[in-house]
This record gives sequence, C-alpha cells and structure tokens, in this order.
Amino acid sequence: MHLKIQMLGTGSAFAKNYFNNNALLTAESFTLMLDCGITAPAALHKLGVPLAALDGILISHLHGDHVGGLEEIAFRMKFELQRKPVLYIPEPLAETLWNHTLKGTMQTEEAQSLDAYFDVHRLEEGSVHSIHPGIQVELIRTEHIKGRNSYSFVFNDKLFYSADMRFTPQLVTDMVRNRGCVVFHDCQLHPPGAVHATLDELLTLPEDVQRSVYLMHYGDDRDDFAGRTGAMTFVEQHKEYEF
Ligand SMILES: Nc1ccn([C@@H]2O[C@@H]3COP(=O)(O)O[C@H]3[C@H]2O)c(=O)n1
Ligand SMILES: [Zn+2]
Ligand SMILES: [Zn+2]
Repeated sequence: MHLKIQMLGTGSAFAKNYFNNNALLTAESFTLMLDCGITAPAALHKLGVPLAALDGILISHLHGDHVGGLEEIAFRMKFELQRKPVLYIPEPLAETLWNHTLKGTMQTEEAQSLDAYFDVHRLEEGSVHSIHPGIQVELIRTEHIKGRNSYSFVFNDKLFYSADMRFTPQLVTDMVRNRGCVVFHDCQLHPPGAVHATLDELLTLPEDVQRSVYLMHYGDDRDDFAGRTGAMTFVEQHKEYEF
C-alpha cells in the first residue's frame, strides 16, 4: 500500500518562516492530518486543501503547535459543513485536551465534552490501530516533556514519525535496521535540545541509519545548516514524499 506524506509545515514551535510541524498522510483516497497546530488552518488554506478533504486528524501530544488549530477546525466543520472532525487521539490525552485546552472556549450548555465536537476515537498506546484499510498506525509513547504523555507513530510498518521526541538512538536505530522504516524526526538545530533531539545528537547515529532519517520541526535558520546534516536530509515543507 502506497503512503504519501506532505508536510503542511516543517517549523519548530516558534518558527515564523515555516508553518507548524503538521502533515497530511494519504493512502488511496483517505487523508489523515498528523497534528493540527496553531498554523494548520492557514497552511491548509495556502495549499488549497478544503476542510472537507480531511478524513481524520491524529494527535501526538498537546503542545500548541500540535493541537492549537483544533478549535477552528471543529467550529468551521460544525458551522460550515455540519459535521464533526474525526479525531484519533491516544487515550491518555483525551481528557486533558478537553478539560485543559478546549473546554474554556468551546463548552456551551449543549456541548459539554470532546465528543460534542469531534467523532473521537481513543487509541490505546503500544498497539497497532487500523485507521483505514490503507493506514495502520502503531502508537509508541516516547520521551518529550517530563511527566507528560507524547507519542510517536509508525505507519504501515514503514514510516516512523517522531512528532516531538528527545534523542532516543536505540529506538531510531531499531526502526531503521530491524524494521526497515524511513524516519521523519524532529530536529532542534541549536543545542541544548532538552525536549527535542538536537542536530548534534542525531549526527551521532551510524551513517547507515542516518541515510534513512529526514529532519523536520526545524528553526527559521535551517538554510545555514545546509551541508551540515551528515547523511540526513531536511524534509521540505509542502513537498510530497511517497513510500
Ligand atoms: N520544558 C520545556 C517545554 C517547552 N519548551 C519549548 O516550548 C516548545 C513547545 O512546543 P515544542 O515543539 O515541544 O517545543 C518546545 C520548546 O521549544 C522547552 O524548551 N522546554
Ligand atoms: Zn512541536
Ligand atoms: Zn512538543
């Protein structure tokens, strides 16, 4: 099964020249949005992708560059399309997303829960879920912010998508060498990384592993690092990649 991925944005949380690190993953004619950050509605608009084209939204964790666009998408689907977005969310994140991110602006007398606005599919971590006959996702809890849950994804056993993750070389190496995956990895260009893998850390990966690693979630000065990424390649915002 062919997978196509197109980054709506490849920027870090605070980048201004790039949209938030969100993506469209397509198999057959099913389109899954990977994260929905503050800039996601503008990025969709820029690409000419209508809301009706979104068959589902999968969330990795609750930072604004990954969920900050959900309010707009849900309101516009409700009022413009009279339907709910289909939301795939790791089960441990669902209650916090409603109670601490969306409820303050979205709760009304008639709408008292996440399910009032979204067709919610709560996904168990560590398992493989069939989103569509063409898209299977394995949810792997990975380290990002201490004490907060955050998830990376493996799609169709061939694309590892880190979302936001600290440097975890054993996992990345296993994904490439033992599972034959291509890796889309967040990359903080300037140390200290703290909550993301830094470029310097990623450069310590063996060269055969680096060859399968594509860097995303980078800062505005990415072009200064051209030729300094070892055997790794920057993911280009809006370019389509097929696996
Ligand atoms: N403990 C933390 C928490 C957050 N941050 C910064 O805030 C950003 C939130 O989105 P992100 O993409 O996870 O990147 C985080 C850090 O830049 C950080 O640097 N350290
Ligand atoms: Zn982020
Ligand atoms: Zn984050």
